[in-house]
Amino acid sequence: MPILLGSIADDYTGASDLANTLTKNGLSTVQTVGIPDPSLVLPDVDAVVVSLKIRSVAAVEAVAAATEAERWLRERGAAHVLYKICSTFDSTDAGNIGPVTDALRKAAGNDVVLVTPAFPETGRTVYLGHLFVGGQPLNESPLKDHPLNPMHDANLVRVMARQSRGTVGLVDLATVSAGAGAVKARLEALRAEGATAAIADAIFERDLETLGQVALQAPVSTGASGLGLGLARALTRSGRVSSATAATADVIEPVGGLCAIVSGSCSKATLRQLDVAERSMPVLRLDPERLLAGPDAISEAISWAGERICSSPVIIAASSTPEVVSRLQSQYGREASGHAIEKATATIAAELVARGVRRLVVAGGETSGATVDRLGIPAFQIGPEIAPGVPVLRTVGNTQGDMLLALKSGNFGGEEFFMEALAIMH
Ligand SMILES: Nc1ncnc2c1ncn2[C@@H]1O[C@H](COP(=O)(O)OP(=O)(O)OP(=O)(O)O)[C@@H](O)[C@H]1O
Ligand SMILES: O=C(O)[C@@H](O)C(=O)CO
Repeated sequence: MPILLGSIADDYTGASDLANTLTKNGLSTVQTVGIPDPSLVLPDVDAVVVSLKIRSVAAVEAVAAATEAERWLRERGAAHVLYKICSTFDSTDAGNIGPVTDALRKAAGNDVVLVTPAFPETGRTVYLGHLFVGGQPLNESPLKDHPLNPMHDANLVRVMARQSRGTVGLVDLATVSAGAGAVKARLEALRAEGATAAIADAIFERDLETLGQVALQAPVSTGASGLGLGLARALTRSGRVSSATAATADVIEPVGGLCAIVSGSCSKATLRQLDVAERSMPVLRLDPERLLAGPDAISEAISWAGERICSSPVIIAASSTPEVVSRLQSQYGREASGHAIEKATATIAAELVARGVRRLVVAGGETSGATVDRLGIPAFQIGPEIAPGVPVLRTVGNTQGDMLLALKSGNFGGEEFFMEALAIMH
């Protein structure tokens, strides 16, 4: 069966967030890790989300990987491809949202690409091209201290223009509120002016329904789960959705084994969730300096977990406050320290799986990417939602046997997230 909607996600937590939104809005969906090996048997689905780890790599690398994924999705029938970016527009002036959007646009016929990171369910709204995170403009939100891509400008027309080769326009809220016809007319006008991409305002889900309806008529769009919601609802309304979504109860059928949480997320929400979880389960706070110094800290973490994990789920966290992160980065460099810590947390997770962990929660997009790659998991089925944007995932084609995972975006989930995840992944 040809797929109706294809998506390329720039990180793995973002991919599961989108897959969750598509599933909730009526599309049967599978999340693959990279382009699947031809030998992998995927279920018949309406939508495929290809997870890549290209948010923080060099732009040329991101463009090459996304272009290959786009080709794979088109060959399987996807008439529309959504480039799934973070709802907080995580990127730098070097990319990768602009360069990847430019490349996908070129591959699909040079139409104006509609772009919006709005995701009202998690408090991300866009007004006059400015992104708000909860009540704060992006540049005043905790994203200003992000370890890899600190966001210092809330004006996305400007942010996107700095990283794109083309001209970026705006579809404002008044136009979106006037409906699909008005949005199409605005895109026509922008095309005539030579624009290559357009940031679209959206505050409410109805705005995203309008944008999804318009985007679906074009080959490519760029956005977060909110745009996914709009596209899924437009497809469902079109009557083209044929397959039934899998019962989420089947997806979370028990897998047994031990249970652990690994965190490399330094986001404000994760730091709070760790503090709250520490009241009810053992938490090992890794010393980032020692992680960078050599393997001793990793072996100590594994034996610490080994002494406790048979009687309780454990948490192992590299997560630190912005002050500690910036001290470490100024000493070792931003990318080098980030990647070294990702490698360490992924090694710890893999060692725990080798010792019998079958239910694993990972906090942080980059951290999740490194961990899932290290475990060699090829794909996921989507289960019930733990918190907005975070579903339970069941592995497909995993050589270690079936596992349940939750990949939590740094800023997602309430204070009790870790306990809520463990309760569902029993
Ligand atoms: N103590 C630390 N000091 C410096 N860097 C750290 C520390 N702990 C973790 N890191 C690095 O910070 C980065 C955190 O990024 P990650 O994407 O995993 O989390 P996040 O930004 O909170 O999540 P998301 O991208 O989903 O919002 C990773 O590269 C991780 O290795
Ligand atoms: O859109 C979001 O905020 C998340 O899915 C994400 O991509 C964070 O890594």
